[in-house]
Amino acid sequence: MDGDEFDPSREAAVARDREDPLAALRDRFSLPDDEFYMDGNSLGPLSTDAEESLARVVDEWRELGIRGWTDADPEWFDYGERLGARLAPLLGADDDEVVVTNSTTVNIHTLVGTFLDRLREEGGPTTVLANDLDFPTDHYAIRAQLRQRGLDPDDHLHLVESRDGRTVEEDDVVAALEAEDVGIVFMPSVLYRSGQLLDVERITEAAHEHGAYAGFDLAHSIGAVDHDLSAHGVDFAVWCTYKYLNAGPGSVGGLYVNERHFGTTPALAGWWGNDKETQFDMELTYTPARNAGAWQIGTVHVLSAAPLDGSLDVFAETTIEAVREKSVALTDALIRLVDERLPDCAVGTPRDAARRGGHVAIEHPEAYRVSLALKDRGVVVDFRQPNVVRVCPAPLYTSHADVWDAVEILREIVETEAYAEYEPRGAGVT
Ligand SMILES: Cc1ncc(COP(=O)(O)O)c(C=O)c1O
Ligand SMILES: Nc1c(O)cccc1C(=O)C[C@H](N)C(=O)O
Repeated sequence: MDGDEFDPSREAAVARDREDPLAALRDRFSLPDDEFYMDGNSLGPLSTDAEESLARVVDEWRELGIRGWTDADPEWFDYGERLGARLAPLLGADDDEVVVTNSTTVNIHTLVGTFLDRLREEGGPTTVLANDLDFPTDHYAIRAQLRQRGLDPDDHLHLVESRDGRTVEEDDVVAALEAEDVGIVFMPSVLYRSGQLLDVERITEAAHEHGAYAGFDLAHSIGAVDHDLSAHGVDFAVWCTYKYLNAGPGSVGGLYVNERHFGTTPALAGWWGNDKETQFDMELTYTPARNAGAWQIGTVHVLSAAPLDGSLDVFAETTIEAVREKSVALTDALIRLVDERLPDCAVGTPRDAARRGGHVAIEHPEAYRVSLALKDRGVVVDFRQPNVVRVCPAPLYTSHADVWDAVEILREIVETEAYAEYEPRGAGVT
């Protein structure tokens, strides 16, 4: 955040909204008038486009039955590949390098497994480099894939350690690559708690310089950050579609595989990853598709993919660059307002916009009870251990005035200690 003048007034926020080219897109979302929905980094809201797309598939199911696979509009059979092609521009990828399929966790399983198998074939090091601030499911999947190959996860999963408990230094990733034989670097593009955005290009370049594959979990960046996966030479990536892509709870996951790896046999095989031309020949011989579609496993999740088809119509009205520009402006304003008006809170997210995704980690000793008080006052956020309130001003449906008002509500809670009315966090509470 450079030292340029920032007017912290609400009038200035309203003026920024008048200049917002994305402002009209808010009307596509079902958002209660008395709420500030700032939890899109966990689950994005319903759009009329997503609702209509889901309703269309239900109608096709009713009217076409089995014929929907080939006669629905669009046909269900290649839904995964078609939606992958629609997502490609958000990722800087070629159409056939992207497919929507499985879930984030399953996609980590199959892709880490695939590249562990490749490393074994190549006689490479079967060590995976991750970090100690990762989202748990990533480690559960990587450790399982190592165990299934008879590799002790405690020996083969190495972690770059955070220096501050909030962020990971790319220098430390590079140092780990220099210090040990690594086969796969698997990192989040954006850290789920602090919202730090890692330098995907630099990490990929360093991985390749040391003979390692580079994979990324884009759960917290796709739909909010403009990626350039193919140009940066990323080997593979995974994501969910229920956050900034607003495809709904449990919606279908997605994955990217760089075209130089087409023809590699996926670790988790299934008939939906078979070459589409011969899939219904019902041969017992598995012939993987020669594109990212090969990493599909079972039948495409039509009902959980349909909302994504609609949601991407909203993205089609703008560009990911414009979405990113507004996201940065909103998180920048949020951080400045917290700095200005909330002396008792800390910001755990990097102030440098180039190192920040779409949400901000606001730290307070009573963060859990503060998050409850915020939600009771219509500011929908979430809490993450140990002391973080995550606030996500998602650019498609959040205004600068929303950010200003939400900070004002937070200020009142913190200054009056209104959070004290709430029970402390019990065990197992999300
Ligand atoms: C970085 C990251 N990976 C994966 C997941 C979840 O994986 P799945 O979509 O398989 O539940 C999350 C949370 O939604 C996450 O933050
Ligand atoms: N991904 C989630 C889900 O499927 C259900 C409920 C909550 C969530 C989450 O917010 C987890 C998310 N990855 C996180 O950043 O904490």
